Amino acid sequence: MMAVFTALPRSAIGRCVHEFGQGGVRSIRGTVLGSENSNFYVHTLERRLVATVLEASSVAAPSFSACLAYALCLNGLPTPAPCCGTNAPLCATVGGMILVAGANLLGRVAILAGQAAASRTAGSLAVLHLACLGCMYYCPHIHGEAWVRASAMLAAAHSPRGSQHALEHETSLLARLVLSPGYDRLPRGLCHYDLFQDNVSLVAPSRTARERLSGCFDFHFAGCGQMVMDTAILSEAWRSQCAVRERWDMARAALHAYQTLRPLARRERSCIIEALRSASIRFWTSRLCGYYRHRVTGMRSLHEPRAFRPAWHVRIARASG
Ligand SMILES: Nc1ncnc2c1ncn2[C@@H]1O[C@H](COP(=O)(O)OP(=O)(O)OP(=O)(O)O)[C@@H](O)[C@H]1O
Ligand SMILES: N[C@@H](CCO)C(=O)O
Repeated sequence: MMAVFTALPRSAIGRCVHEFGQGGVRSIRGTVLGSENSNFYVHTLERRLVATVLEASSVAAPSFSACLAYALCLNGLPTPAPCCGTNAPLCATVGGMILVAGANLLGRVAILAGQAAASRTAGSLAVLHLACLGCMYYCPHIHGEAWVRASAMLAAAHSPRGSQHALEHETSLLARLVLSPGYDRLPRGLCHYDLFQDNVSLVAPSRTARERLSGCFDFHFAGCGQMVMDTAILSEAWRSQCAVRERWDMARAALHAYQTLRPLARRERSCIIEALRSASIRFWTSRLCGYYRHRVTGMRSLHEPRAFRPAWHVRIARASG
């Protein structure tokens, strides 16, 4: 099973990796996880890398995310610095698409990880926010309110009759928050906007030792915006993955760990419930879109939309076959 949309020939990936000065390729294998881009484990004579072919058409966002990952790595966040080429720093082009590569992090992705991992990840998010507070560079949040509304319309076009109103209703809650007085005055900064379990890696230094965070990655949705929304995205993503009785503890652990480093401002605390609900809507619409898109492309590694479905019933059509 592979999560690869663009099956590049080994020679093409090898050429890019060579351009990055990483030595000859020993093996290439597509990753199992991933829903937006095509990722490959590339082992060269010198290093173990992950190469990502960015499926997005815009050039600005990929180069922003690569620069951000690079800057964060320099600022002490555990994130793999992208490899640099001589002619095209931080990325290479292959078949008209952009390819970035970085170190293959040790350990495993944090799927089914517990509260300790959620806390460490939330701490890293706080470090990210603090490191980027003074950043003057502006890159819009591509999965913001406008994207959620557009995606909800797309998902509604595919979803079973009767679900459209549900989608419209939920996305209008996000619009209401964004348009509410005071939203613009919430503290802003650079945000990851997708720090869920699949984008974090954990490693145990020895068999008996506790796992620690070996790194965070996937800055492809990163952009500028209200930091409380980013915090809510993290909290909601981790909360949704655990058993119902543990959900509240998971969210509380994540928010507590975040606030140990960056306490939320009064304004942020007063809209946290709306922010959490909006985060849930963001994931729900992105997963619904991914679900319908991947049914067409036949991709088998799908994110489950139902984890973020609102409490009332919206039927999601089962993939045929
Ligand atoms: N630097 C890395 N080290 C180890 N594994 C990685 C690394 N980068 C990516 N991966 C693996 O590839 C998978 C997909 O990567 P990534 O999350 O960047 O893809 P994506 O297509 O943007 O997916 P999504 O939006 O669903 O997170 C990860 O879940 C992880 O298993
Ligand atoms: N990481 C997102 C996919 C892109 O928005 C999700 O889990 O739904």
